[in-house]
Amino acid sequence: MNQSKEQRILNFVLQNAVRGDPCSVMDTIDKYCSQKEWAMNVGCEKGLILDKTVEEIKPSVVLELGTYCGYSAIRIARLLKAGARLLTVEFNPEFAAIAKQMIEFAGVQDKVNILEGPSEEIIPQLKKKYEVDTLDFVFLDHWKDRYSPDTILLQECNLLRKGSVLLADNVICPGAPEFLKYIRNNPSFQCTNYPAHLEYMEVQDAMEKAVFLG
Ligand SMILES: Nc1ncnc2c1ncn2[C@@H]1O[C@H](/C=C/CNC(=O)c2cc([N+](=O)[O-])cc(O)c2O)[C@@H](O)[C@H]1O
Ligand SMILES: [Mg+2]
Repeated sequence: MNQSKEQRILNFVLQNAVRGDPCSVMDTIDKYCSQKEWAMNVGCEKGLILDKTVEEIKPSVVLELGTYCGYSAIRIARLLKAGARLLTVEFNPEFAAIAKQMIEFAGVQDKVNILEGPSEEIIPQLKKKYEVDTLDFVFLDHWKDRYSPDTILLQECNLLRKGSVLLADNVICPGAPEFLKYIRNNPSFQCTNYPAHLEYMEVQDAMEKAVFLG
């Protein structure tokens, strides 16, 4: 049975990156995906926007929706302070297994907990099963039509507090029009748009930051 693209990306990292070095893993994934096979990692340009957001917030508890191969989980986890943790949600078992190996190779596994299952099931479990009080930062990068229902669900589950920050990838390409309409018309959120390029492409994309006002 021939390998999946995600397995090929992992193999390229295992053979070419430096074990225990998160930046080396990120750079190696970016190299493979820009030169050999495109893949939907947030990439280095939008990754810098993600980095700056994490460094600004200095979050203790982070939720990521859509782990995929673990690129952004590694990107976020490498910046987390001692004791801070990232919960990342992925419902595709093959991708979760790839991401687990990628995160372990990068050496950030102590800060990351991969929660396997659909976000709509996991989010309501965060308080009781995963001992979350409120979330300091949420990175949305899963199916784009899930962004607004999951943002509503986060509020219904009382997981956001005054100052909680959401950062959504791909609000231009592939686009998340329903999410933008929802979040920009909601007085409980203060929104900022960050234009960028789609990962590894000369195509316009953008990230949207939304601060919950309580
Ligand atoms: N409800 C849910 N619960 C848990 N995991 C879920 C989920 N919905 C999706 N996922 C997982 O999140 C990832 C999907 C990402 C969609 N991104 C994309 O479709 C995407 C596409 C392009 N693109 O086409 O240019 C560029 C990008 O940066 C993109 O993020 C996959 O790993 C998928 O298994
Ligand atoms: Mg994305």
